[in-house]
Amino acid sequence: MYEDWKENILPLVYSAPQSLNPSSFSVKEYFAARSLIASRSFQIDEYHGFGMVPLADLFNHKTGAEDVHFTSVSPNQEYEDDVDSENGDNNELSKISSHDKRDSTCENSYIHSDSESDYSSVTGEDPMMLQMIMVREVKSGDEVFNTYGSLGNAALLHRYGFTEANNPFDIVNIDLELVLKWGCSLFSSRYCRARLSLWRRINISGSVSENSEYFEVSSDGEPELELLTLLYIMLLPDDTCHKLDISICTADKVSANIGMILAEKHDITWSTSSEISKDLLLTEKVCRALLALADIRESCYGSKSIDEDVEALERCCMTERKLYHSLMLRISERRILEKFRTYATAGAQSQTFQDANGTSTRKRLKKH
Ligand SMILES: C[S@@+](CC[C@H](N)C(=O)[O-])C[C@H]1O[C@@H](n2cnc3c(N)ncnc32)[C@H](O)[C@@H]1O
Repeated sequence: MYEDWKENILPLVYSAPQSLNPSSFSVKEYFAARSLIASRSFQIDEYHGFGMVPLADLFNHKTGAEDVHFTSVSPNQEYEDDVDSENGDNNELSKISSHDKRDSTCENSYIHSDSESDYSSVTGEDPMMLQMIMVREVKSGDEVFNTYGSLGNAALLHRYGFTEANNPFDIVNIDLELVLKWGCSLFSSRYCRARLSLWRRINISGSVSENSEYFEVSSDGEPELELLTLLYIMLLPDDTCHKLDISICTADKVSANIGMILAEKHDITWSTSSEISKDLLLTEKVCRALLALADIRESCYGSKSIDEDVEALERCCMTERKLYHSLMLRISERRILEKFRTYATAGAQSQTFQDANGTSTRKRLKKH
């Protein structure tokens, strides 16, 4: 953002210092203006791209419980819908929910567009219209909410400047960098780089955002398969690792290799339609690594405990918006980390139980 300001705003101020007051065009002013626009603009459809739509940005967000719904339609389509209604086939609500599913991945998706009308707007034959539809009864005087999508608190705070209590879409990210920090506390950095590159060669990667690679832990504390696979490979004995390395060089279906190693270890049948299941990767060592990662991630919050954060939130008043929402984000992330620990501890205990009873670790392989 700073680079944008330097490239686009600064030359403007230099070009007309008499008419433009430099203090109104400082980096701070630019950030504030940009935040306001970013939190009120969105991807309209393929044709219109990103933009602001008067009135469509009127409503506040509520997760999974919108009262008002926007959908972009062409006049022709609306006519067809009217005809349907006249024929007694008034399925407006079901039509809306199908739009919901399609657009759940949109950023800033207040508006849910119809693909046919996208096409007609591209051809210029049929200008689009925006429908604002009440999908719930709202009592007079109550606030009317829209939903901006299935967003966790970090995304809500980053894009819109607020958070929600008990948000079911919350996640915690664990950066690849933290995983490597854990790895380097046990092994040499050369070893870690070699294992990381092996992991990449089986066609796996984390999610990427603004040049950093990370893994998500879901709101119920479950880590992504990609993270478990990386830890598993980091902790493989050298001879198994060498075997995996060779099989990657020779096999056709790259993703099958880690599955083959797992199948051999757990004495299960592996077929090309099998999927790697998380519980196969949850060895005791991997579970211990997850617990160590939880500690490293937790240390990012500084010396204050989660209880202290909860007390601070209780004391904080809503007018201290920045403090309130940052505490809410910290607490919701740390609660997920607690569940992440429970997940790892349960995994480790189940391994110890199996080892103590000498039971086979034969486990499920998911089919496609
Ligand atoms: C599209 S606008 C919604 C209308 C908004 N109230 C306004 O003043 O323009 C998005 C902004 O509204 C605020 N907002 C929306 N939903 C909210 C919520 N549930 N809690 C707190 N603030 C919210 C945030 O500041 C967000 O950046």
